[in-house]
Amino acid sequence: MADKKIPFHLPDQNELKNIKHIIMVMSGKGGVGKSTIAVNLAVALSLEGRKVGLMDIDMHGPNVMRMLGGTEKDHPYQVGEKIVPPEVNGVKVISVSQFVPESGKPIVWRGPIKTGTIKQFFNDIEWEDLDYMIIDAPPGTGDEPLTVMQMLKKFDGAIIVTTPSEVSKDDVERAINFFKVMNKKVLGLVENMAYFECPNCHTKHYIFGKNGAKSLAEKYELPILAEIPISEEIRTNMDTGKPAAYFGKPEHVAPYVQLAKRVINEVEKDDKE
Ligand SMILES: Nc1ncnc2c1ncn2[C@@H]1O[C@H](COP(=O)(O)OP(=O)(O)OP(=O)(O)O)[C@@H](O)[C@H]1O
Repeated sequence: MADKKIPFHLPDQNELKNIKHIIMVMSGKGGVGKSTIAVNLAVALSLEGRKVGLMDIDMHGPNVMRMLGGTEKDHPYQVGEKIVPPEVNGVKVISVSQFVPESGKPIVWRGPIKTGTIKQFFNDIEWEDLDYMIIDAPPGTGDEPLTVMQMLKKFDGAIIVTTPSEVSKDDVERAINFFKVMNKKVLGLVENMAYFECPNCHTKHYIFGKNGAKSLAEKYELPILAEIPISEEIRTNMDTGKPAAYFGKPEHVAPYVQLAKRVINEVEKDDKE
């Protein structure tokens, strides 16, 4: 039946009442460390005593489970009509990777399937009470962030991840302007891979350039919420499912604690007692 209408369900905004704050981690460009920041922000907020959910809507590169430390045992399970997310390292997590049969196989989905999946992640997952929902979006300003922005009345803001390089800067401007067009708030920038600190002499090397995020922050009047160094340990932490915000060296934990605290200060300032 060609004319049969597919029902379109917006998430029940009342149901979202049990999610206090929704934040999206975005980047204009791929590979800048967006999932790394999303996972570590979620862990850092949880260490600050908040109940946190993490939703991975990066359909073509869903890496969040591995980075958070999830295994095949950490699978969602069904209760009645709802799906209950597993909790990994203190964070409730849902990712497309939990619903596709084998890792390594490409996820070949067009826009409508992606938007349908995102709606299900909001409608059919039993998130229970959350202080924060962190959404890890794919790079760029495509279907996925657009769907979320159109669906949600409640949205506290985006965190935009950048690196200091000029190429990254161009794409970040696109991401910032995406939220402007959608009339949604940007909480600030996170500069990832901001510098490399020599483990021997402790000199800072600005491998990808310097002040890239600073000039953007000034241009768009946005705060830099954290500067994260590039480090082999952070990469190893994330590859082995030991998030740097908890398992990392103190100097790698610190910027994530700062990020979580700054997000809490900004987002919770209007919360009623
Ligand atoms: N500060 C850092 N120091 C060292 N390695 C890092 C750092 N941040 C991220 N990485 C590593 O860089 C790689 C890419 O990071 P990540 O997957 O978080 O990027 P992304 O922007 O989400 O990528 P994609 O565009 O594919 O979604 C990962 O191997 C990650 O461990």
